[in-house]
Amino acid sequence: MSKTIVIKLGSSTLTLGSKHLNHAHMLEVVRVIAGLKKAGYKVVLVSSGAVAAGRELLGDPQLPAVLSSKQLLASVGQGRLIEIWESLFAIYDIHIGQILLTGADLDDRERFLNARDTLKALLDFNIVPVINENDAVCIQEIKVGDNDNLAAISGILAEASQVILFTDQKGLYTKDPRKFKDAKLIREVHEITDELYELAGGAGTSLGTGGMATKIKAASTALKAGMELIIASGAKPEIVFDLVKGEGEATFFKPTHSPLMVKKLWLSTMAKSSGQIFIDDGAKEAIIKNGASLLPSGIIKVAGEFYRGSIVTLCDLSGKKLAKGISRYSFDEVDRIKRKKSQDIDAILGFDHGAVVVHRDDLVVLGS
Ligand SMILES: Nc1ncnc2c1ncn2[C@@H]1O[C@H](COP(=O)(O)OP(=O)(O)O)[C@@H](O)[C@H]1O
Ligand SMILES: N[C@@H](CCC(=O)OP(=O)(O)O)C(=O)O
Repeated sequence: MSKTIVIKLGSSTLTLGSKHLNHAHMLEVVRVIAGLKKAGYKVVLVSSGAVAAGRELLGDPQLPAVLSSKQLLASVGQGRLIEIWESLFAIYDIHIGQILLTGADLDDRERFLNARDTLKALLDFNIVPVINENDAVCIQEIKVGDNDNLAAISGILAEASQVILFTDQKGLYTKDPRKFKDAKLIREVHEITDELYELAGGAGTSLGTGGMATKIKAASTALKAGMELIIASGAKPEIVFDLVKGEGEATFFKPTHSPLMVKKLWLSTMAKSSGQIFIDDGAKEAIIKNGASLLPSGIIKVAGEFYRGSIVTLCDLSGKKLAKGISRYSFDEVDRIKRKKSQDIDAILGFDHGAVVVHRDDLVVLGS
């Protein structure tokens, strides 16, 4: 089976540090993708640059620092961006398909599966999907927020084996290399720790979003999915031919655990929770250590309005989020059966959807 690779180009790579999209450099990327396709790989392109393209088209306008300005620029720029990609890929007789996503397309399971089907259909037809966040309609609440995480999610949707984040640095350094000359490149990471996040400073340019922090978060999602994530410099895109072999100067985040099933990946990284179930220490231990289901007896209280089939977050009494899962009972039903034995559910509610409130198959421990 051919391998699928996600390549994400940050604004910094698309502009090469200027205020304008660098068409010659974009063509270099296209040439490399054509080479990968020739070698049998399927490629998904996650392309930032809508805001940069909008800014360029409108002649770098002075706009107020509000979300609608960014939406305006993205709305103007996205069409231009995709037009450039289309004409460059056409040189190599490659068709592209645009997919614009928001968080709302991913936190709903139906829409998530729809996006997955579209992506799969494009790849099956040998078309290169070009993905970006639908910034023009994105309000804060429904944003994925940055294209690094969108790339990791696209990798899950496309069942990719590698996600390559091209940026303006060779990878993750021990500190921000723009500010510290003695910063050292980290070559390999196997585990995402809090200390790793502490190394990450903010974005390098005014067009970039998130800097290294969003890339580390994306790596954590990729590792859960069993995908390798690589942060590399996009200055010479042909480095890709080394990266796919595990070679080249870059930061490689390597998965060490077996991947979570797609349903659990969706639950842990995308699904929007409708309420909380607070559980006691016994239930916490059973779920985290033994991978058990949540029984009514371990439930102390509920918050929020959720229904049978809704996503809920399981928390300890301090409010720490422990796990996410699909509830088999509604919030008012859980409230009535909390602290009770499973055998008594029928007598209390007058019906029974089974002994557990959240089944282990529908539950994922956060941070796992
Ligand atoms: N520890 C670090 N290692 C590497 N780069 C870092 C680090 N901390 C902060 N950065 C900054 O992150 C920037 C890349 O992120 P960003 O500007 O969001 O790029 P992109 O547009 O490619 O996503 C770099 O230019 C660098 O200044
Ligand atoms: N969706 C936005 C880019 C968001 C983003 O994550 O930017 P970057 O950090 O440059 O990859 C755009 O097209 O301009």
